[in-house]
Amino acid sequence: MGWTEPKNCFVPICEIIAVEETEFNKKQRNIGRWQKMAKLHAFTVHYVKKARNHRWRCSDATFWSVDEHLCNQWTQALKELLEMQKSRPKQLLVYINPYGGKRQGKRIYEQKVAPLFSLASISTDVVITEHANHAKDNLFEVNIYKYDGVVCVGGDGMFSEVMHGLIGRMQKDSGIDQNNPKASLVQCNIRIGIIPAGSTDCICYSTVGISDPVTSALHIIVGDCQPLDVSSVHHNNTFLKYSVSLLGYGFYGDILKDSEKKRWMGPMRYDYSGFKTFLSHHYYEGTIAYQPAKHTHGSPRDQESCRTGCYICKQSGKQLAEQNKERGLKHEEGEEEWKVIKGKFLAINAVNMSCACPRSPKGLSPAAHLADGSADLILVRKCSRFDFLRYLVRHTNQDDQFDFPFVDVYRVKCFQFTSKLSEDNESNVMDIGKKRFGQFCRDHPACCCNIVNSTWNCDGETLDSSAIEVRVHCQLIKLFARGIEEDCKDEAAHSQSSIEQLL
Ligand SMILES: CCCCCCCCCCCCC/C=C/[C@@H](O)[C@H](CO)NC(=O)CCCCCCCCCCCCCCC
Ligand SMILES: Nc1ncnc2c1ncn2[C@@H]1O[C@H](COP(=O)(O)OP(=O)(O)OP(=O)(O)O)[C@@H](O)[C@H]1O
Ligand SMILES: [Ca+2]
Repeated sequence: MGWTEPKNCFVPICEIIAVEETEFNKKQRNIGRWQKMAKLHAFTVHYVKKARNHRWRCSDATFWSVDEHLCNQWTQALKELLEMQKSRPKQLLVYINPYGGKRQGKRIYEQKVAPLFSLASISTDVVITEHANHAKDNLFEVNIYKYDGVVCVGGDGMFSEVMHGLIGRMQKDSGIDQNNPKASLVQCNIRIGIIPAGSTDCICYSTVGISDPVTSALHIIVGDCQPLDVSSVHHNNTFLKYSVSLLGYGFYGDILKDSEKKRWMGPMRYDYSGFKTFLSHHYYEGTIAYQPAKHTHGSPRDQESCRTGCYICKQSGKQLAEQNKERGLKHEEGEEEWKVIKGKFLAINAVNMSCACPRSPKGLSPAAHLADGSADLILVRKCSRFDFLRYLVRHTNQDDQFDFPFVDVYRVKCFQFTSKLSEDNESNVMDIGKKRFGQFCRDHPACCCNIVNSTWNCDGETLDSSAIEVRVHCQLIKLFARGIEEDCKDEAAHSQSSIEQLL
């Protein structure tokens, strides 16, 4: 038996995309005397080829022989091995936001993703959304249990819709009241796939290591599974939203509020609003109370990051399984101590994952874990514009962004926030004059004092309430991903030799 390029290649079965009988293309390779002797039979193996920076591509090798029976035996055996890969999806529900990011969602899906799904014999039901919340509402109506996964083509906002639809549907079907902030939520085992076509694509980048539609499609095809922590956000016993990436008050809340008016600018709107918000330099007064995450061994100041097969996340997974087994013995949150911090903050950020994205490849909290049941709470206190700029710049280089006297970071399992304004409101000290003054300050770009509230940015959507109660639910959902893979030695060697060539 012979084969086409590559000459030597090791491919694990789990990274084979498909095997198909092929017509041997004589132009493919000069096969010399074989060609003259007999008719050739061939089959092609399509497989995942790992390129640099966590990018995956579909490659293929064609094997040929004069022996038809031998060819059939190989094809059959490989197909049987693929059938045994039980974690691979067979039927997917796909939602495409045609207006996310640079409005390329539909084209990306049709040209790059659909052909791969069809090669891997995955059948799909595709819905092109017609309005915001279309996907979320639809997930309450369809028979979700017939699908092996739900795929969203769009940005973080589109992912958020699908996640709300799936988690909400699971709780509804299990009779769990989402308005109860202490409720033990039911895990969602229907995996979510993200085909990135948005403006930030932070969830995709932080779970795969790159925002690339083909890479994500291949992770879906091979049936990867990455559990993910989800935070629930409540106000006065009313459910507001779930969050998986950033819950940000102050800087990121203000950027989002301003950027929503500039949607027509596309992804650029964040840079424009970011610059504007940086210049406005508003700080906000409030109180944060949190419970430290004592169950997990990691710290936000760790040098190691969460990677494929992460030990810390695995340990949290085991603890969760034990807790679920012995629900009655679970220690109550109320028994543990609350830490309280009052202050004036430029930004309050709670992240369930690193929040790495192309703008900041290491993210807001580089050592945060995808599935450890905790969030990193980052408090940036009032400081000069120059210091705040130094802090921001460190998100883009190798320096430690937590190594500033005005920045604190804690690993937490729940927290509450109340702004000074709502505290005052509750004690009825706010009068009309103060309200007017608030308006005046907001309209005055040179004034940094703050009588008005900021808004919470919850995974790219604004929340209506500034006073919130947040709780991390360990591994509530699952993605078609495997976390970020360690850089393989070959890649390192490759870049080394490229550098040597340059020198
Ligand atoms: C000097 C350069 C400093 C650059 C600092 C870059 C830090 C970037 C950190 C990005 C963190 C993204 C977190 C992800 C949040 C998502 O759930 C959410 C939904 O997609 N996205 C946003 O809210 C969208 C958030 C978009 C944030 C954009 C921030 C741009 C800041 C620009 C500041 C300019 C200062 C220039 C001073 C001369
Ligand atoms: N057909 C539609 N028309 C208008 N809005 C939609 C439609 N489909 C979905 N949406 C809404 O658009 C919002 C933004 O979409 P998406 O997240 O895909 O892109 P983005 O905002 O550019 O990216 P990112 O969230 O990464 O910043 C989502 O919150 C979603 O609810
Ligand atoms: Ca986490």
